[in-house]
Amino acid sequence: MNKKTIKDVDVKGKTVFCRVDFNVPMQDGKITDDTRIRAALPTIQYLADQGAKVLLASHLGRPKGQVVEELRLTPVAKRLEELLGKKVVKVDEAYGAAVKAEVDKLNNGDILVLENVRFYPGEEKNDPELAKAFAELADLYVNDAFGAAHRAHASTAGIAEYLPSVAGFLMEKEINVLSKALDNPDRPFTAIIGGAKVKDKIGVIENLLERVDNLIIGGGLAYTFVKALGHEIGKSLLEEDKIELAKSFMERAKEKGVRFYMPVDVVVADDFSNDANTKVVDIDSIPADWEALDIGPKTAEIYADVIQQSKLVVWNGPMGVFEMDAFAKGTKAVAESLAKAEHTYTVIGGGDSAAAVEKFGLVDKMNHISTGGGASLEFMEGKKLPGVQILEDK
Ligand SMILES: Nc1ncnc2c1ncn2[C@@H]1O[C@H](COP(=O)(O)OP(=O)(O)OP(=O)(O)O)[C@@H](O)[C@H]1O
Ligand SMILES: O=C(O)[C@H](O)COP(=O)(O)O
Repeated sequence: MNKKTIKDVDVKGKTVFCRVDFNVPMQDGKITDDTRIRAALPTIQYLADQGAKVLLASHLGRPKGQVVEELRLTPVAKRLEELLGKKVVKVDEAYGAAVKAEVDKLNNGDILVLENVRFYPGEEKNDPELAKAFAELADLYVNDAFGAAHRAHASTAGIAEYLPSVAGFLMEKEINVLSKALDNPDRPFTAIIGGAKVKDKIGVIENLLERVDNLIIGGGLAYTFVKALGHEIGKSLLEEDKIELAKSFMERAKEKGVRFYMPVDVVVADDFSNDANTKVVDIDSIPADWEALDIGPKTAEIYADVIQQSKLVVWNGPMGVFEMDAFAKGTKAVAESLAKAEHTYTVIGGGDSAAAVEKFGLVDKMNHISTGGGASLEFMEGKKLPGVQILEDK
């Protein structure tokens, strides 16, 4: 990464406005997965150890510029306190005189969590006044919120106009891993693209077709490709208006010498439900009244072989409706193949693929699981992320 990091500046005695992505899943006021908080610990700990006064800013959910009680960052601050084993101060606002008074009380090494930045309408509008108000609290801006780096908001981008701005360790690691994959991949390089819709993956397929050796397709989006090949797909997901695009992707793959893998068999169901009747059929035999909700065992085996022979695999999007056990086998098989492939560097795009790896208990077996869903997708599309762009060059 050609951006300055916290290692390039002296933080001792400085007040640091550190943007993190503490947008964690919550249920009934409890955090159900604290991965994102843990992922920010190296930066937080380093800043505190170096004698900075650390202000942590994050969004949680989408409160749309209003105070939503359930979206306060109080439980997150508590969890952080447990993980760090040291006191963390939490304030109920994110800027202003009352917050400044609390900041003034901090000693070097102290940590303070600001309130949800999306309680303010100016955050998502990237309002310069709000960005300035955030900046007035601190001497230095650190962006460690890779998961929100695709958003040009006041706390992820605007603030950098008013303070020296550098990356945290998580941001650095995410960018380094993903850039290496795109710009200088170990080969064979395989991308596995699944998920629900072609529409959401157009950019990423386009960009990866220029770079990979193998492209594996799965999930709901596969059936538009299957249809493009002339097979009947019953009630499986279809984006009629993307059939021509799917064809053109397959043609481009051929021209580029990219091996394009699609399901050869699938699990079909007579209902979108875990209790549906199911059977495994070949890809050219999907019954008219049934829908394909997972890849089949023959397909999983082929995909496993490709994974095994790859030096680098990037995976984005599940192979089937993995939330229902009846249709989780294909996604599980891919996750297990990645876990087993000892000579393969595995990068899991955030979002649902990361959730699947978590569900199957294989987190420790992957080389890199991105903390960003939308952010990693946009990065893999080749887009510039505003939250990275605004940081100072080395
Ligand atoms: N064959 C299928 N039919 C219908 N839905 C499917 C099928 N295969 C996968 N899905 C659904 O696709 C959804 C995931 O799609 P999405 O495009 O959101 O994935 P993702 O890119 O991993 O997600 P994120 O945007 O969170 O990163 C899952 O909820 C899954 O149930
Ligand atoms: O969960 C995420 O992908 C990030 O925290 C960004 O959240 P957003 O999609 O609400 O901007």
